[in-house]
Amino acid sequence: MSGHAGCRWNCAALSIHRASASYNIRMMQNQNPATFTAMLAKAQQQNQSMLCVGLDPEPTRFPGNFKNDPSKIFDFCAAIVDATADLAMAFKPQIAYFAAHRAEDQLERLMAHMRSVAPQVPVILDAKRGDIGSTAEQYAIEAFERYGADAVTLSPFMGFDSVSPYLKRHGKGAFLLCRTSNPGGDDFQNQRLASVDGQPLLYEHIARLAQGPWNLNGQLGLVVGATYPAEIERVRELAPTLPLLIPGVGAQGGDAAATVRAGLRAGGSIIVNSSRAILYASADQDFAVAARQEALKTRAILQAAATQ
Ligand SMILES: O=C(O)c1cc(=O)[nH]c(=O)n1[C@@H]1O[C@H](COP(=O)(O)O)[C@@H](O)[C@H]1O
Repeated sequence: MSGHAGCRWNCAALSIHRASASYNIRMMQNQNPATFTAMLAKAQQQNQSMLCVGLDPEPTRFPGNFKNDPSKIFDFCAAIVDATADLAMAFKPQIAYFAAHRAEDQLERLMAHMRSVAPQVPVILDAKRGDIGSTAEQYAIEAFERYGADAVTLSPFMGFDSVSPYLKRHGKGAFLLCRTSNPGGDDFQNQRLASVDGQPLLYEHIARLAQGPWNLNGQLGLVVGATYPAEIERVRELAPTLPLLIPGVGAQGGDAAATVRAGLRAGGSIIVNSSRAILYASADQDFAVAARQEALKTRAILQAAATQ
C-alpha cells in the first residue's frame, strides 16, 4: 500500500473513531437531561464531597513507564478517575494540558470514560474561554458538543455578549473568573471601578453581575481562589446562591478549612479543586492509590470544616 493510501485508511479509521466518540457523548447527554447545578447537588450528596479532582496531566511528572510519554495521557487520567470516582463532587480537566500535546483525542476518550465510570459526577471543562459572540458560539460547541462537558470556565473580560452564547445551552454551567488564585489577579480584579455605583472592586462587580442580570439560565458560577479566603467571603456575600469553583488548595497552599468557612452557605455550594497534589501524590507505580489517599484526606478536611 502506498503511503498516501495508508494515510487514507488511517485517517478514515481515525474519523470513524472520533465520530463514534462524539456520538457516544451526545447519547449520554440525551440520557442525562439534568441541569449542571442539579448534578452538582446530587454528586455532593452521593459522594459526600466538595472536592473537585483537577486533571492537569503533565507527562514529565508521570510515574514509572508512563514518564515523558504523551500517548499515556488518557491512561494516566483514567487511572486517577477510577481511583477517585466515589470521592469527587466534580472533575475538572484543563484543556491546555491536552492541547499542548496534540492529545485532544485523548481528552474525548477521557470524557467518555468519566461518563461511563462516574455518571453521577459532573465534568467542568477548564478552558477559560472569552471572545466575541460568533467565536464564543464555536467555543460552546467545542465544550458542550465535542467534549460533552457539563460546565466550562470563562473569562468575563470581554463582557456579556462573550458569555451569553454559553447561557443559551439549556442546563449547562459556566464559571466566570472572579478573584483568581494567582498573585497577578490583583492587577485588574482588585481595581476600583469609579464609573459603577458604589465604586466596587472589579471582582465585586463581576460577582454582582453573575448573581443578578447575567445569570439568564440560572447556571452561572464564579471562580475564586482558595489563596484569598477574605475575598471568598466577600464574593459569597455578593453572590449568596452561586456555586463557587475554588482552586488553590494543595500545590498552591490554600487553606482547605478556611475556604469552607469563607465560602460554604446554605444554598450556596463550593467545589474545591485540587490538581497536582492529587495527581502527583506519588511518582511510582502506586500513583493511583496515593491519589486516592490524598483525595480522601482533602475530602475529609473539607467535610469536617463544614460541620464545625
Ligand atoms: O479556573 C481555574 O480552574 C483556575 C482558576 C484560578 O484562579 N486558579 C487556578 O489555579 N485555576 C486552575 O486550577 C488548577 C489548579 O491546579 P493545582 O494548583 O495543581 O491544584 C489549574 O488547572 C489552574 O489552571
